[in-house]
Amino acid sequence: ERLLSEDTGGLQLCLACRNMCRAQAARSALLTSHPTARVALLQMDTSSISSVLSAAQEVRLRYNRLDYLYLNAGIMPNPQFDVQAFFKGLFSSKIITMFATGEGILTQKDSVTPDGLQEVFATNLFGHFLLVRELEPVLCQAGQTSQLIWTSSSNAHRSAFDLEDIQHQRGSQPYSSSKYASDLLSLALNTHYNKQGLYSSVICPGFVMTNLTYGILPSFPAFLWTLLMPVFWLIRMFTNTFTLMPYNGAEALFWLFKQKPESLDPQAKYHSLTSGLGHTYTQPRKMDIDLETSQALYEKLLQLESEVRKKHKASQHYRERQSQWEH
Ligand SMILES: NC(=O)C1=CN([C@@H]2O[C@H](COP(=O)(O)OP(=O)(O)OC[C@H]3O[C@@H](n4cnc5c(N)ncnc54)[C@H](OP(=O)(O)O)[C@@H]3O)[C@@H](O)[C@H]2O)C=CC1
Ligand SMILES: CC(C)CCC[C@@H](C)[C@H]1CC[C@H]2C3=C(CC[C@]12C)[C@@]1(C)CCC(=O)[C@@H](C)[C@@H]1CC3
Repeated sequence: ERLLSEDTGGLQLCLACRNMCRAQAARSALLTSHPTARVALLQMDTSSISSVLSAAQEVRLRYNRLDYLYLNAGIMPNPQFDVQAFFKGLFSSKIITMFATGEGILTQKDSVTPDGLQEVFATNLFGHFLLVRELEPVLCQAGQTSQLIWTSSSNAHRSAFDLEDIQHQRGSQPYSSSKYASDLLSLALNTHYNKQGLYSSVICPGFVMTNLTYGILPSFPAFLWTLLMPVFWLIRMFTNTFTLMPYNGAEALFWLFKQKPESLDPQAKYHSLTSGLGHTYTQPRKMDIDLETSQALYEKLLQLESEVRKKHKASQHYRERQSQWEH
């Protein structure tokens, strides 16, 4: 919506979504406010290897070049809100950090995808990684620059991430782990792809009222969240991370669109922030990441990529043989 509002006519959007009914609804909404906009749709489920591979193939057929790739799909399944820790946090010196990052009050229950990957890792990180690798030919074009823009989070914490357990099979904070991994991966992608004109950045939209946040307190009906808005506006006086509206949360995504990628800091996270008086802006903040760990994660992801590709080829081959046999 924000990109189209600034568009002078050259923009072509492609919305890659898992649910085509929702995708159609999003497209119709965009066309209502921007009737001449060019908005295409593409089916893609980032948690599924075969879906990502076929969507990427379709993109390569449709487009010669991609200038921007927004890697935004994300889940926080079965969130458990620790009420006790929340009230303890309310009366501690960590109260601002707790509201800004959700640190210490949220855990999640993860599951395994049909591909045998942890669902949060597959959806939030690995599917996007595979997509980037598949789209290399349209992202890395001679004489052009392209940008990858990851929606990370201030909930990304080094303490939730373990290089020996990159899928977070053993812990209870898969969301935080996947977001920390995306911060590391973005840095590694810059190391490997900048010379080919591909740049990567991460943003945090702040705390935004969306389906993801409504899911944190499922017993809370939507209108109660609306009733809490005055409380949230009050909290915003103390932490500018309460962007609340999707329009504000998209600020850093939009700001990055207008920047020269060469001028961006690969070790910074770009935060959408809203002041107590409702002014929204973008601010870079140094991430708690290092080159060595980012490189180690990159190598592990390449290894996993080669394993899943082999498995995928084998099951494709098996399905083909089976259908030949049936005929
Ligand atoms: N809301 C917040 O306060 C914050 C959000 N974020 C991040 O922002 C991003 C957007 O989340 P938000 O808008 O808040 O939450 P929503 O749940 O509203 O949106 C998430 C989007 O991701 C899509 N998605 C989820 N899983 C898949 C999948 N397997 N394949 C394809 N698409 C998928 C959803 O599709 P569908 O419509 O089909 O469900 C939906 O469009 C996420 O990465 C989230 O982690 C970061 C910090 C704070
Ligand atoms: C009911 C109470 C009066 C208020 C409850 C507030 C909490 C549910 C929120 C306070 C800070 C929020 C927060 C997130 C979720 C909801 C809160 C814990 C996130 C963890 C959502 C996902 C993210 O990526 C983070 C950046 C958010 C940080 C703040």
